[in-house]
Amino acid sequence: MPTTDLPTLAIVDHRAADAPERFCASLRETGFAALVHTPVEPALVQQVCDEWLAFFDSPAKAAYAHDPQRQDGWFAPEVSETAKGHSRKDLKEFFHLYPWGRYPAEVSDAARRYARQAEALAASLLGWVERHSPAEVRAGYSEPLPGMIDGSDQTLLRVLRYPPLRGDEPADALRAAPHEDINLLTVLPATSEPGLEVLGRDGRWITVPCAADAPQGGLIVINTGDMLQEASGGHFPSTTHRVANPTGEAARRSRVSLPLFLHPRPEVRLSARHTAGSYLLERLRELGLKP
Ligand SMILES: O=C(O)CCC(=O)C(=O)O
Ligand SMILES: [Fe+2]
Repeated sequence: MPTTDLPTLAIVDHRAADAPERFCASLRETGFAALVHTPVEPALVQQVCDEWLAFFDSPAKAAYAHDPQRQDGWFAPEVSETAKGHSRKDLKEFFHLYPWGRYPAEVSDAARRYARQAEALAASLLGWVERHSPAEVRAGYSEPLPGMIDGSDQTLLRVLRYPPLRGDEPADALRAAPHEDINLLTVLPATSEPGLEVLGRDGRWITVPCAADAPQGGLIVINTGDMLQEASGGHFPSTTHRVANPTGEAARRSRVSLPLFLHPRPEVRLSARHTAGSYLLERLRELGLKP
């Protein structure tokens, strides 16, 4: 059952013969899709969440303060993002894991293994998107979509922790203010705490299913980022989403989430105006994450 009475997204079984078609239709319609029974192991996702929650609760994280140039490491709540067009910082802290970047000694290699599984899934889903792009859209891709990430070292796993609310947060501060993702596709396993919402075409917020909505299948949410929107000339829209603040009992709990942002090699041409590298730089500056 959906957790609120807002509309929700259809859940697509990754193993079904018509999954590629239904997945791409959902991306096209809402910018989001929800998949169950993917090769990403639910137990591994849970292990990563548990280990990293303990890490965020420990003082050890301070040794990994983020590097503004390289963008890896721990982003404390005080330096966390301010969404484009907003003035309040989000109520979150996070750790950026790149294949070449710092990795805390305090956790196991589970997050690395999860990142590999999520990246493999994303690569195969890009193949679905390529095959379900109309010929005129496909003709605009500078190379086949799965090729754009071949050999890329830009793909990023963000381990995110939204702390319990203390009650003294600024009234207009959200766990994650409305924003669009920068990359091609985002892989986001649904975890136990709800809150993720996507803006529908009619201006209403749509509840993205959370783990409780698909207890068996290891629900994975996928969304389109701005780079795929740019490369497809808007055929696949990158839609606005946010993480709403919980109320009641849930406000006392942390929420951990593990978005993997699939990025092309920097020199890949997305459109006449942008390579992946030039696009990323522009966006990181807007987010206040890069000088
Ligand atoms: O935590 C979530 O569910 C969403 C996170 C998100 O949208 C982001 O980090 O870009
Ligand atoms: Fe996002």
